[in-house]
Amino acid sequence: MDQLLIRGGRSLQGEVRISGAKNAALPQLFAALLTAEPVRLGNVPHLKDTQTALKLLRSMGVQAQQDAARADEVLLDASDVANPVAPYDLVKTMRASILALGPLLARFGTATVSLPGGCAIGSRPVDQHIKGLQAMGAQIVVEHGNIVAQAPGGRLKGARITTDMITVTGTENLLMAATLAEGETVLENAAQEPEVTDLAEMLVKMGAKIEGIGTGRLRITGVERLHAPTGGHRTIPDRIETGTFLCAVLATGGDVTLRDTCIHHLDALVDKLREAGADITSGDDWIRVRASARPKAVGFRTSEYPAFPTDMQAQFMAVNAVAEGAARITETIFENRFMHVDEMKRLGANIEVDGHTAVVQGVERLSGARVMATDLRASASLVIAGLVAQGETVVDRIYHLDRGYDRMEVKLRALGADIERIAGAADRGDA
Ligand SMILES: CC(=O)N[C@H]1[C@@H](OP(=O)(O)OP(=O)(O)OC[C@H]2O[C@@H](n3ccc(=O)[nH]c3=O)[C@H](O)[C@@H]2O)O[C@H](CO)[C@@H](O)[C@@H]1O
Ligand SMILES: C=C(OP(=O)(O)O)C(=O)O
Repeated sequence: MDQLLIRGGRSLQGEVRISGAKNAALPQLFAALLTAEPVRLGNVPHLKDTQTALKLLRSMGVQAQQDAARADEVLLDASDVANPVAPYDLVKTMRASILALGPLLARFGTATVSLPGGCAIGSRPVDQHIKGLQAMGAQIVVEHGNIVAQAPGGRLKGARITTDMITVTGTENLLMAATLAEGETVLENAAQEPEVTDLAEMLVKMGAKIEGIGTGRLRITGVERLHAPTGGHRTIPDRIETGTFLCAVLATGGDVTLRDTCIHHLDALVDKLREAGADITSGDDWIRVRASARPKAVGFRTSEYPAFPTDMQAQFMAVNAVAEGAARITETIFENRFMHVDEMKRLGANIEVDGHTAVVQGVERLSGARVMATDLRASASLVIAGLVAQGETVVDRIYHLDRGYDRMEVKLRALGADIERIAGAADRGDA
């Protein structure tokens, strides 16, 4: 398993290009299942997760090609899907495989998708996806670990659906399903994350009829068929990769310009970064962050968009770990998203967890150690902590990081960090 070796203590300087958003590209790749016409997607990030999605789509019979010259462009042809099945071996490596369920059922009237299990950040059920599709007439049984779904007569029916909580992939699955259903669907309590909006905009380019995009109520009038997105579609920049680099600069100090990104998707985070002492300026597609002093500790509470994203909680905790003062962090989205705390403590952080709240007392310095990544954003937070720690930090199990960051160590090295990947090193183990 690969590891990252970081020698901390350097500030970050220069420019970095932000990749397309993982959480927007994944539903968009699965949206290609909704049409028999070839779909061209641009700004698709190079990630383990996007490769897994392509592997899954190919296993169903989708022709998926990556442009050799423009590697972030993908062409998907779902005109001949012989096997509408998402098997466990792929679903277990990527929960977002559940996004195949809505499109398959809507277009083919049948789908078998392995039930994702729990994961490091909590139990993460998909009951709302299932309940919503049942409201649209689907007959669903869970057997042998699979969600087996059929639409009677081959077509879903529009329905009014109010999910019990706001769910991002749940909204995306039901939105995709509704585009081809008979009649009108209203999704109440819909997620308003920029990735949901980007998916909706792509679906509109494919001929879907959707009102209320960007709001908590989506009204979809089903159509008989969808076509390729007119003019293609380009995935929005990754706001979480952007936020991760912003936190890294605030923690290490420095002056970095992030290119091909969008500050407007990050208002809640940027307010907190400024409160912590970052000097942030921006233009249409760039953000510049300068930090010269030790950050000030800043408390926050994660919540649905547009509030502070849970996917930035761990990285901002790394900033607080070396900040002046103390801060309270409350995680409201996932039941178990503090797995990075014990690893940060190995680096010398002073953090106490009580239920869904962590109190971080900033320390003047962290000291490098061997730590283990437990999930995607936990990995990113340990990289940030390693960049400020004195001496060497080794982050084990970075396959989690590779799921959602495009060559993070290459991008950090270009900014002056002393960081390298050690291929195939022995694992620290679970003991
Ligand atoms: C691929 C993708 O886009 N992943 C993002 C998506 O995950 P994902 O879509 O899985 O997260 P959800 O928005 O669905 O989860 C929100 C909460 O609802 C619960 N829930 C959700 C669905 C359901 O059927 N039943 C249920 O109980 C979850 O356990 C969680 O506590 O949104 C999360 C919250 O912003 C982000 O952290 C993930 O990065
Ligand atoms: C939790 C995340 O992703 P996923 O839903 O794919 O596990 C994430 O991107 O931080």
